[in-house]
Amino acid sequence: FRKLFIVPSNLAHIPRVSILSLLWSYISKEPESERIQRLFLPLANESGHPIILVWTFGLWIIHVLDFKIGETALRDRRWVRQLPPQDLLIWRLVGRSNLAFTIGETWRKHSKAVTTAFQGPPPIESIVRSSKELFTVLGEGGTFKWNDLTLRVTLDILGDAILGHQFKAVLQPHSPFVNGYHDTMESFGQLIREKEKKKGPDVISRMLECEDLTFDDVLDNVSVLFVAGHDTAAGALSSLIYYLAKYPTYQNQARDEAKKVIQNSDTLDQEMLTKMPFGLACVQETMRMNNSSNFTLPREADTPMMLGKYHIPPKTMMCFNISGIHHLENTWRDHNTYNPTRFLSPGSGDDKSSFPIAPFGLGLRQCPARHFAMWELRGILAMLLVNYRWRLVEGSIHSEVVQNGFSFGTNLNLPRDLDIVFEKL
Ligand code: HEM
Repeated sequence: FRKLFIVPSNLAHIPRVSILSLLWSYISKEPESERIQRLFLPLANESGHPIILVWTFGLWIIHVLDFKIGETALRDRRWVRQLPPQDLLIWRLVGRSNLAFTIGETWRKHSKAVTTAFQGPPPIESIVRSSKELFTVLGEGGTFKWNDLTLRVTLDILGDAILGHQFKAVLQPHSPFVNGYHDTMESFGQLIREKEKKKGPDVISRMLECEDLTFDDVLDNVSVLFVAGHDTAAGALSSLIYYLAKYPTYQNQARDEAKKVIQNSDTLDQEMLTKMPFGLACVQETMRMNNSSNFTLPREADTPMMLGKYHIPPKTMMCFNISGIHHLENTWRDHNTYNPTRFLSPGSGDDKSSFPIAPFGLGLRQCPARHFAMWELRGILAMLLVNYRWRLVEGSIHSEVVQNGFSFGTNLNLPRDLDIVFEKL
């Protein structure tokens, strides 16, 4: 038992977070993002060590808090992604033959198919349709549990864009589909069978055209896209609307920009979105402040490796700490202040940003749906801006800083109990 807490001698040269502090943090259910701010960042900032060792329930994991070192490592094929243990429930949910939970040649096959499938046009039609359904619920305005609504809107957009199927989670939150995952898996299978007969402009139809994938491969990938893409997008949308509720000046600035571009509050297209750099900056700053994913899944190498100035023995777990990197004091001025204008310097904008942010990871296993997710966030924001004004409810638990739920094991930042007051324009 004592062994669980003893640092392996070949890792003892790496600065480490105190085990006692970590134990207390886990026992008191401190959200991951707060643990990073309170325990990881001081070590990285004060001692200037961007590579730190973290005890995680008996496992020693190296967290990289340096953008360049992390980027180089994530592009290096010798660092191989670790798969979750075989007996986890997640295997039953997503199957074993998909992009997220394979490595090597099998992963390359899935990656090619999924990346190609995501190369279609942005899901603007789904965004507009889902936004309008959301507005039916918001009506003339009132107080709404926004973190719940974001789960429903993002599920609808995923369903529409990935499967070409409208779940209507916003309008019918208690439909059988939304309630049970066994039903869900069955529904996926049926929908894909129908898709084989009648293809549409959705991601799955494009995947079905890929000869390398079997029916089961496609089914597993659909499940993984829902698992990987639902909470992450919903968390980002919750945080985005939260920050603009907390900072009305930025909300008004974003609205002025959106109103100049969108003449009719019912319509939206890709070109309009590209004319809203401030809206994009708000999304980027939201992801810097409270990214849905705190860090990447761990990687391991079979051979000795270097991370910055440190020798890393083979079979050591390493992850890229996204939230840590997004808050480093020597990179970000006033790192705890929400300030979208920092992303407005020349050269920033669609894919030209030279800022060291990596909300979707980096390198070989970077999120394949990153453009999809960005259009989704920018699109819903634009639609909301020209139709509603919003603020935090009086006495909100989020009035000082965003409060994420405890998410040990899922590594996600999902604002909890986020009540927002909407007012129709
Ligand atoms: C704001 C929203 C999102 C964020 C912040 C996000 C973040 C990430 C990150 C950080 C990774 C890399 C994990 C690693 O390197 O270990 C990743 C991978 C992945 N994401 Fe996303 N994601 C988002 C939305 C989505 C959506 C909407 C989908 C699907 C429709 C999706 C599907 C995936 C998949 C399948 C992978 C695994 C790729 C692989 O292993 O090769 N994500 N995402």
